[in-house]
Amino acid sequence: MTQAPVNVTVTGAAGQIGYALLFRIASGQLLGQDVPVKLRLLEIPQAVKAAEGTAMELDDGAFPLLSGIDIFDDPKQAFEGANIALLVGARPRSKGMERGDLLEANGGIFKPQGEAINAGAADDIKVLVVGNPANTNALIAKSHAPDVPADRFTAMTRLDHNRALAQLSKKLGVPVTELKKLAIWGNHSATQYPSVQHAEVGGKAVEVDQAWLESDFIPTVAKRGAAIIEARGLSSAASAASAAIDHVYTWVNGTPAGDWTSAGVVSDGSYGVAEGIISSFPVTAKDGKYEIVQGLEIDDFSRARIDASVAELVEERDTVQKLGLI
Ligand SMILES: NC(=O)C1=CN([C@@H]2O[C@H](COP(=O)(O)OP(=O)(O)OC[C@H]3O[C@@H](n4cnc5c(N)ncnc54)[C@H](O)[C@@H]3O)[C@@H](O)[C@H]2O)C=CC1
Ligand SMILES: O=C([O-])CC(=O)C(=O)O
Repeated sequence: MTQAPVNVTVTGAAGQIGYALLFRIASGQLLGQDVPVKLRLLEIPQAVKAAEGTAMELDDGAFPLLSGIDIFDDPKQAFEGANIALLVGARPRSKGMERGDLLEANGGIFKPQGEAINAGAADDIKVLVVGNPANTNALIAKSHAPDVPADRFTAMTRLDHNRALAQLSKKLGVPVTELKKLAIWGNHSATQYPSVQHAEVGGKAVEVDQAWLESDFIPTVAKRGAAIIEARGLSSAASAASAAIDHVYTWVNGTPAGDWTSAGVVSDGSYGVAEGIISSFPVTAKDGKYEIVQGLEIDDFSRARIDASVAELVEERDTVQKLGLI
């Protein structure tokens, strides 16, 4: 092991996604089997003890690539020197809470975390926001980190992408490895648009009937989070952790030739998506950068779906703007 450890900060470390995620990071699946990692865990004071318990278990894994674990309840310390930041901890929606209340409560988390990233993270910092509402939380964090290039802030829609792959693979009876060029557009919410418009199976265009797309595929993918909560009594955790691993691994190591993935990235106005919001797009990754796939034709059905989800993101942006959070 010659390389210096990569500092990975994980917020919400004592939560259920944290519990699934940390062991996979420690085992080398986030960055690769030759990259040592140092974990910096951030929790709220009441959950620090639980995070210490998870750290004890991480120690007990005797992971060869895990070179240290530090636990903090102060964002400034937790993000000091961070190369990768996984912002998982967020305020869940509680009974009677409106969307605006949730955005406001999360502003209290993602504003100071953005400031802490700005103040102390490493120059090559890459941020993935998982905590919901992920796209707008990422926008809040980014707004408070003016010295960090905007393209370092991303939001997770890889879980939606993986869900779409799984549903299409079942429908067509082919392994997921045969499927290429699926895309998630818009918000990580029920308005998201999982698109098969450019999808390929075994190198040929995917052909599925429109009724199945509209009444089965799209709602199944877009409402999968709620279906998991209904079945499990808890929200998706292992699949969310798995998608976070995929998102960062792809960001660092690139997408394979002839394919793309999906991620929430800062819009540059491509495809008429309001500039500056963090929206999901089909993206490729190369040399440690996610880039929006350019030049795709967008049919009328896709146009309407993309516009609807982007309208929701614009509304969220306007709400946090009014609240003075961005
Ligand atoms: N983008 C996506 O695809 C998905 C996003 N999620 C979201 O991920 C988030 C986490 O989910 P779970 O782990 O299941 O929740 P959880 O409630 O089990 O854990 C959240 C943890 O965050 C901690 N936390 C709260 N405020 C914090 C702060 N200011 N700093 C550091 N830690 C803080 C809590 O103490 C708790 O331990 C939720 O917002 C959930 O909705 C979940 C699944 C998929
Ligand atoms: O739906 C939820 O609350 C959790 C989530 O984001 C998902 O599973 O996609």
